[in-house]
Amino acid sequence: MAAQILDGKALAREIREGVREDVARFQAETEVQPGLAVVLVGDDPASRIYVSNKERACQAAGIYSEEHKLPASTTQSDLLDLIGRLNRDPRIHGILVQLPLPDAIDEGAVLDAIDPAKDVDGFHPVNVARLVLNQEGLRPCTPAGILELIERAGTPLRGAEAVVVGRSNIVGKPVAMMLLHRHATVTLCHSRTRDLAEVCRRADVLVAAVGRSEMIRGDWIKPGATVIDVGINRQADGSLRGDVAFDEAVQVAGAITPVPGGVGPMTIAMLLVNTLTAAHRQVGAPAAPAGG
Ligand SMILES: Nc1nc(=O)c2c([nH]1)NC[C@@H]1CN(c3ccc(C(=O)N[C@@H](CCC(=O)O)C(=O)O)cc3)C=[N+]21
Ligand SMILES: [Mg+2]
Repeated sequence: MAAQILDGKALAREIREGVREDVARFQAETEVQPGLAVVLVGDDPASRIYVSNKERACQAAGIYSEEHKLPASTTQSDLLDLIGRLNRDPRIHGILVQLPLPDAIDEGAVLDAIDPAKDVDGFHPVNVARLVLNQEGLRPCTPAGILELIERAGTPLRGAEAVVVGRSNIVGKPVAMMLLHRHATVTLCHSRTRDLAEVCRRADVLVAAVGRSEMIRGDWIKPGATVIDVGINRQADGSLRGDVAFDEAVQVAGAITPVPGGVGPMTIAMLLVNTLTAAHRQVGAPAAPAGG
């Protein structure tokens, strides 16, 4: 029997509609419109598409958004100045600096400069620490979207074997931590992992975030497993392929995300959720007591 297809596009649409309603209520109560600033350095065409998708999603949800497009020649100090201004701007509750940045710019220094309260990507070290400690903070969007998809699949995580392939800071590491907090037994694999196919075959939940087209084959998948494909590998003909050989995997898995239409749209939906959450926390914080 073929797997259930986890329709990320449809789930993302539901979540964005919920955000739209919550934004309207928040704005009615506080007279504040949540605002997101997206910073794009250089003119990578793929990045431009994501940025315009984010902007459209904000508009539809009633979130104010502004785009800062800087030339590839932008210096680190100019970028840090812009981040400083956005940190102080009361209209802006969320700041996203599109990655990767040009080689001449130190990515860590830039992420460090973002106010953790406005860090809707969840990449600032303070938010990374809050994730590891399971404290309230802002969670990275793609991992948060993955957890929503797994929940929608009805896959139990408590005691389950979860295998994550790929150890990036933006997907592999944070999603592993989130699965751990849901009481899964987590194995985090990477390019040096021995017998990768064998490790994957143990997985009740398999998250593929390697960036290599169709690397995960059908016979690497445990029958009935939930398979989450984070890959967005652009082919020469312009089409997208996942990290999972979908046609093979769909025959074996219990549930699987397609590419496109799986994780990608969820990333954008969770960005809107994070922007609203950030606005709530910034506006909703009780005033400091006088004389305190
Ligand atoms: N600071 C930062 N935060 C990010 O979240 C971030 C980033 N930098 N740099 C680039 C990656 C990539 N990313 C995607 C978002 C949506 C889709 C998406 O909507 N994908 C559609 C297809 C889009 C298409 O057709 O190209 C889908 O999978 O169905 C894909 C990729 C966010 N990223
Ligand atoms: Mg980099």
